[in-house]
Amino acid sequence: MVSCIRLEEIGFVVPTDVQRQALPVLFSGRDCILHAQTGSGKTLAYLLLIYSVINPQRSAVQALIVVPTRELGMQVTKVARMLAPKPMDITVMALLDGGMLRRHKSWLKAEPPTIIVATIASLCQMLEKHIFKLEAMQVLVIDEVDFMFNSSKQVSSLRKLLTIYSSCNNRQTVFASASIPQHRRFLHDCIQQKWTKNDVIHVHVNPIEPMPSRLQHRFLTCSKKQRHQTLLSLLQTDAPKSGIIFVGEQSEKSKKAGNAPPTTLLIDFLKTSYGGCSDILLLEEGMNFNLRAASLTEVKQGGSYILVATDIAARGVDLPETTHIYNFDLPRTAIDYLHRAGRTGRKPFSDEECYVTNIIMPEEHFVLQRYENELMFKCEELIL
Ligand SMILES: Nc1ncnc2c1ncn2[C@@H]1O[C@H](COP(=O)(O)OP(=O)(O)OP(=O)(O)O)[C@@H](O)[C@H]1O
Repeated sequence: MVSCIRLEEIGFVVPTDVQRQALPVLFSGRDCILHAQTGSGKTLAYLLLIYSVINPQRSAVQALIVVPTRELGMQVTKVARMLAPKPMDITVMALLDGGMLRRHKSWLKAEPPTIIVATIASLCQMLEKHIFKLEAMQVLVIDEVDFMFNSSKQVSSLRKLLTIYSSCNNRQTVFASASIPQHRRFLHDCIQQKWTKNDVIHVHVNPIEPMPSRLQHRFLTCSKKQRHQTLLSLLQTDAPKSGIIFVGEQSEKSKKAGNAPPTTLLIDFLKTSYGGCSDILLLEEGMNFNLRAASLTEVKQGGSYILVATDIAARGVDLPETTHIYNFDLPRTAIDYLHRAGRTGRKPFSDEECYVTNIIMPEEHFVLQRYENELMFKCEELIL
């Protein structure tokens, strides 16, 4: 058990609701499904569990955190390293897609880290080659669990990790997300499939309010042709210090036709027409990993930014200064709406107002209404 975690030193003085409710369950050793709003502090809850069980004297992988994207992995690694009590020898390795796996391989063989934060593909590559084993693993966390189980690319590796590379009887398993659709069914599957032990607990914080209540949702209607101009007028009116503009993925048809991606078109438009003082940056799948990292670093350092992003930035990414979210394209599902909206309102004890604004075409009204019903929020019409 590691004592002297540097909580107060890094600004964590009062526990959030999810931390208050989950920590007694986690510390009792029970498997747990952590189900709480975006920005509610689930990361710290599972990291505190990890630091409470690992033995710094032991040289073995004792905790594994699996995340869906490199960006989320880098963020979790940073918080895990910040929490580590200084004189102790606790190492946290980030084993993420786009990383230097060859270097990690030598490191893993020479001196196994105490905690690994991994994306599933990179992790399985190492496990399949027997580079390291999970026999000393005490805690396994799957973050954004619903996303991982929904992704056809990740699900078979995830199942292997949960049942073949390790057994639920020899570890404490924690699943975390702000959205677990059909959670009763999921709980049943966890037990049936032996992803968790039978006495797994579902910690569901604030079930009647899936999104933070201080988010203000708004919409503007315009034709497809007017969308760039509408967004520009909106930005000029809001003058956000820090905001994220979500843009849909480019369709295969548009790619084949050789068109520029909608993100690029939008960035080019804003750079020439928007006079706000913020940096305008891009984050999307097509970029190489170094450029993606550079964008996020710039965003974090600058404090004043407009980030144009695809859904890659919608899950888990923590940019607490973000006060405005713009859905330039409506997300495909209500769950995607919840996670995009959740990139703002991420200061647990603040009552600063945060805005989620949807630019929709007349025929999309009913889609937005469906999201409103499903996620129980009210979207006000905005007239510029
Ligand atoms: N006890 C606390 N006191 C102050 N700030 C906190 C506390 N716990 C967490 N935070 C901060 O709240 C923010 C959101 O936390 P975190 O990233 O863990 O959210 P989350 O619940 O994982 O959200 P998501 O579902 O979107 O991934 C972070 O900036 C984190 O530093």
